[in-house]
Parts: sequence; C-alpha cells; structure tokens
Amino acid sequence: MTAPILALRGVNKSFGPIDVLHDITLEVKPGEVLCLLGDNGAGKSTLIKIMSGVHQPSSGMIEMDGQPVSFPTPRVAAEAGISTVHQFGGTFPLMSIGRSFFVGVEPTWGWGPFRVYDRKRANAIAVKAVQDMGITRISDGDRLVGGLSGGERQSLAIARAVHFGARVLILDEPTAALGVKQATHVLRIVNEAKRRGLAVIFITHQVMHAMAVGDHFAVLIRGAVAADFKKGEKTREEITDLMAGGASMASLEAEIEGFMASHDGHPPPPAE
Ligand SMILES: Nc1ncnc2c1ncn2[C@@H]1O[C@H](COP(=O)(O)OP(=O)(O)OP(=O)(O)O)[C@@H](O)[C@H]1O
Repeated sequence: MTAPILALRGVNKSFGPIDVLHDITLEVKPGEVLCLLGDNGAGKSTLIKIMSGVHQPSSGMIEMDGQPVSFPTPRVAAEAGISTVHQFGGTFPLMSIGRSFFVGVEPTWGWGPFRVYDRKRANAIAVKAVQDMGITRISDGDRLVGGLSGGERQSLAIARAVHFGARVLILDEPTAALGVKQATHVLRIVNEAKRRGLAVIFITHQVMHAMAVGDHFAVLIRGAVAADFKKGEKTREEITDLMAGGASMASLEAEIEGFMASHDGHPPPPAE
C-alpha cells in the first residue's frame, strides 16, 4: 500500500481561548485527491494554513513521508513541496504569463551585471508547462495574466506549482467563482496533477466538483472531522446533508427543483 505523503495526526488549533480545530487526523497519498468539504466557518482555511506553514498546530503532529515535520514558515512548507493555490490563482494581473510564471526565479541571459531577464525562454517554458497540463488555448507567453479567464488563471497557477516541483497541491476553492465550462478545465488539470503522482487537497463547497475528482473525502463540521470516506461510499445527497450538519439540504434542493420544473423554471417565492 502506498504511504501517505502528508498526514496530520491529532491536530488541534486554538487562537487564545477559541478552539478552532479538534483532533484532526487526515492523510493524503501520492496520486490521490482528498476533498475537504465544510460549511463557512468549519475550519477549512485554518487547516490549510497549518498544512502550509502559516499557522502552527497547538498540539498534534504533521508527518511527511512518515516522518514528523514542522513548518515554522510558509517558505519551509514550500521547500518541502507543499504548494497552495488560492481562489483567484494568486497571480499578478499586470504581468505577462511568462513573467508571472517565474516571478522571483526569472531565467536570465548575459553575465554578471549585464544579466537580463530572458523573456523568450520564460515564455516558452511557461507556455509549454501550461499546455502539457492540457490547457492548449494558452499559446502566447506575452499575454497579460489579467486578460485570462478565471479558469485559465487557476490553471496557470496549478501548472506553475507542478513545474516547480510541488508534491502536495492545496487548492483553496479553485472552482468557486467559475462557470461550468471554466470549472471543467480546472477539474481536468486537477486530474492531470493526480495522474502525475501529486497528492491534491481540494477544498470546496461544491459537492459535484468534489465528486468529479475526489478519491477520498473529509467533511469538517465546527472544526472536527465529522465524516471521512472514500469515493463511491456516499451519494451526493448524503454528502450535501453532511455538509449542512445533518439538515436535509438535499431534500430542500429537490423540492425547489421540482417547483421550478412545474412553474416554467421560476423559483419559489422566498419564505416570509
Ligand atoms: N486568527 C483567528 N483568531 C480567532 N478565531 C479565528 C481565527 N482564524 C479563524 N478563526 C475562527 O475559526 C473558525 C474557522 O474559520 P476558518 O476560516 O478556518 O473556516 P472556513 O471553513 O475556512 O470558512 P470559510 O469557508 O468561510 O472560509 C471561525 O469561527 C473563525 O472565526
């Protein structure tokens, strides 16, 4: 059996008197997508900040490749191969694709004080990396990042993380602000990262997106893992209900859809 790349063992996190995470045990293996689901305030952001060195656990352990590790800073986590991509791709709208791909580690040509940014090489590498991940519509490295669609921007950020050797890819709501087609591109690239053997932690509110790529699911409720299951073990309705803390969201959804079907697509009036 493959060993997990990253594991949390009994992690707790408090901010002063406020206990935010309780006894979190989770692991993710190479080539696996772990979906972290949970309602607003469930503790997802705090958990990914612990995995990426922004916060330290109050107690409990983080392991990489079976060895205890600590990530005192985000840089240490990044050097260990943990890469976080945030909702809007974390890229720079006024930079070109090539420049933003290499920001901080720009390839240069020339010598000593005469070194200059090697625009052509940066563009070629960036475009190839994105195309290799299956996003073939990006072909001009001089294009500004700000002109890309949300899905393309996410894809660029993911391709960048993969190119620079990420082993664990944490995707924080990558599809939240995207339309169906754009979300499909991002989900495709998540699958490609998985195929390359990365461990992916995919944070989302959207059960359908989670089900499209997830191998393993954890539902957080009020800072604790309320359910931990594998692909195929629960239906979409069961997962939706779990995320809502047991309230019957799935039947409410079905009721609304039924009303709209019988009223020419009009939603029911809001409850008084
Ligand atoms: N620095 C902090 N100090 C005190 N409380 C905090 C701090 N950070 C987070 N919390 C609390 O921890 C709880 C979990 O927050 P967190 O942001 O991790 O949730 P989330 O699941 O990411 O929510 P969302 O989906 O809305 O982003 C919230 O009640 C929040 O107020």
